[in-house]
Parts: sequence; C-alpha cells; structure tokens
Amino acid sequence: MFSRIVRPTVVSARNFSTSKQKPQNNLHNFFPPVKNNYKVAVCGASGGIGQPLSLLLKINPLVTELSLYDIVHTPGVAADLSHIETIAKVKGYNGPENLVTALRNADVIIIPAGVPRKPGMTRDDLFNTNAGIVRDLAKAAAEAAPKALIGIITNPVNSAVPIACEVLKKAGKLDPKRVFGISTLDIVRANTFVAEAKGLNPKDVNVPVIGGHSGVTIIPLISRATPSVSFPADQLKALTTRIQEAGTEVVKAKAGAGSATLSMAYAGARFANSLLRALNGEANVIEPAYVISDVTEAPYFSTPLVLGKNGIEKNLGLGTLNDFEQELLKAAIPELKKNIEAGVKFANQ
Ligand SMILES: NC(=O)C1=CN([C@@H]2O[C@H](COP(=O)(O)OP(=O)(O)OC[C@H]3O[C@@H](n4cnc5c(N)ncnc54)[C@H](O)[C@@H]3O)[C@@H](O)[C@H]2O)C=CC1
Ligand SMILES: O=C([O-])CC(=O)C(=O)O
Repeated sequence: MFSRIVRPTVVSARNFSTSKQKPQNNLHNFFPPVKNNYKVAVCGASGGIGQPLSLLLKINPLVTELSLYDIVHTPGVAADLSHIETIAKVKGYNGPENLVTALRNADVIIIPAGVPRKPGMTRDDLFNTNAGIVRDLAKAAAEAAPKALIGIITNPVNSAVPIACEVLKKAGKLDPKRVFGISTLDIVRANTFVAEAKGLNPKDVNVPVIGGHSGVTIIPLISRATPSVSFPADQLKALTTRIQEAGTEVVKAKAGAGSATLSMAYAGARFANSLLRALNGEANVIEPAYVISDVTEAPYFSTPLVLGKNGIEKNLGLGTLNDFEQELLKAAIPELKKNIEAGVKFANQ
C-alpha cells in the first residue's frame, strides 16, 4: 500500500558487495524517510479489523506510538506486535477503566470497535449494539485527545459519525474538520472492480465514491474515474450495484463468520496513512470521507477532501455528475437523512 506513495528503494546486489552496509532484509526500505512522529490509537484493536489494521500501522514509519484499546485481548495483541522490528512503541489497554489513558494525546484515533453483520442483516441492524460503543469512545476522545483526528469504521457509519459528532459537540470539543467516517473501502473496491473489468492495474485506477456507506447511499462516480473508462448502460448498472453491495458479498461468503476485515484493515490503514501524511506536512493529500457537510441536503456526506495538519483543509464537493449519477444521488439522500437523524436522536436522548 505504501508503494503508492514512494517507490521502494532498490539496492542492487553489486551495491551490497562494495558497500560496508549490511544488506537489509527487513521492510524498512519500502518506506519513505520521515520527519515527524505520531501517536495512533486503535479502539477495537483485538477484532477482525483491529488486528490486521494494527499490524499495518505498526509498519508505518510515521507511527511512533501505537495504542491498542479493546475490552478484551489487548495485552496479547500488543505483545505480539511489539516484537516487529519497527520504531512504533506498542501498548495494550484493556477495559473501560484504561480507555482515557489509551487515548491520551493521540494524534489519530481509528475506531473499528463493535459487532459486524451476519448474513440477512443490514448495517442498520447493528445500530442498537454499536451506537452505545461509539458514544462511549467519543466521550473518552473528547476528554483525552480533543485535537485528535478521528476515523470511524464502526457500522452503521452513516449514523455512527453523527453520534460521535453530537457527543463531541455536547462536550464542547467538536471540530467538524477532525471527524471522519471511513468510506475508503468503497473506493478501494470500485478501483479493483473497474480495473478488473478493463484489464488495468488497480494501482493506476482511481474511482471517486461519494455519499454514505450502505447500499443506495454509496454513489460511485465511474464517469469521473481516472483513467477515463466507459461501460454500456447495463454493465454500468451492474458494476454500480456490485460496488454498493460489495459488503454484503463478503458477509455472504463468510457465511456467519463476520464481514470484511482484511480489505477493511487495508482501507483503514490507507486512510490513516493519508491523515498522517497530511499531519506531517505533505501537500495535496486527497481522500474522500464521510464528514459534516453542506454540499447536499444531507448534513453528513462523503466527498473528496483535501487533508491538512488540522484535518479537512478543503471539501472538494460533488463536482459534475452525469444523469445516471444524479439519479443515484436522488436515491441516496432520503436514506442518508434518515440514518443521520437516527444517530443525532440517539446521542441526544
Ligand atoms: N466502514 C467500513 O467500511 C466497514 C466497517 N465495518 C464495521 O467494523 C466493525 C468491526 O468489525 P470487525 O472487526 O469485523 O468485528 P469484530 O467483532 O471482529 O471486532 C470488533 C472488536 O470490537 C471490540 N469491542 C466491542 N465493544 C467495544 C468497546 N466498547 N470498546 C472497544 N472495543 C470494543 C470487540 O471486543 C472486538 O475485538 C463492525 O461494526 C463492522 O460492521 C466492517 C467492514 C467495513
Ligand atoms: O458490509 C458490512 O457489514 C461491512 C462493511 O461495511 C463493508 O464491508 O463495506
């Protein structure tokens, strides 16, 4: 994933034979040199997403402290990851009594805590269990790390982000530029499926996906893909539906053993890396995410964002949508508004 940013340093065998330097078999050569260092906290670190996400963060050279919080198993996960030969110091924190310490002064907090779907469930069916989890984590973040950039993976994302924002608002700590619903997996999937359909290398493909993160609220903008691609109407419709229902595709394939974990860990690590690159002063880091927004009637909406040291530097907005995409937007808005209202109501009850 990091090869998207900087190509690996290639050291030839000849260089080794003439140099006094020891050949390096570790992964350090794959990463760019870094100027700065950051504390990243993962809430739900022992889970199906949390563990591989924490692994990817442990090998990110921008991370110098990795704080792993969960209600179970963090001592084991932290001990395991701490043996990896990278600079990040790993600490595990178990249980609510250690939550505030885990989050204290974090620069970035990523939240994959909560239950996943089983076949036959919608993401909304997770609301009753996961809403309270997100509320409690947001409360702790407001107390321990009010300047942190917070990325929420927990479903239903469309409601979870409003819950977190309302909780932060009540604590007087809401900065709308710092709270993100991570919809990166939708972009990752769109890139992969379009690349497969056109025989391209996925690393060269970028498909903007806007809206929310469930069913019809996921709006792929294939007309704006780079490189430019086109499909006959029936194929475009099928591809769009596949991107919208890709989470369900994984839930069905896992047959009761949960939902996407490895691809989500990749997507979460890509998003966290973009936040860290922006914090570290890199210009023009662009990622779509689901945030407080005034670009549509829905008060939260995902569009491409320019990220900076303080979170969102600029919302790049909707851009031009073709007729097909306008229809997708029309279908998404009522559902999004309903999901957002449910989150706001929960946080204020
Ligand atoms: N945004 C997205 O694109 C995606 C979101 N998800 C969502 O991510 C969430 C996690 O999924 P998995 O990792 O597969 O689930 P999992 O069940 O494998 O892991 C969840 C972890 O959260 C922990 N947890 C539960 N309550 C907690 C609390 N109060 N504080 C801290 N940790 C707590 C559990 O102990 C467990 O380790 C689900 O809600 C799932 O729907 C999953 C895939 C994609
Ligand atoms: O489908 C689910 O429940 C998990 C998820 O959000 C995804 O894979 O996009």
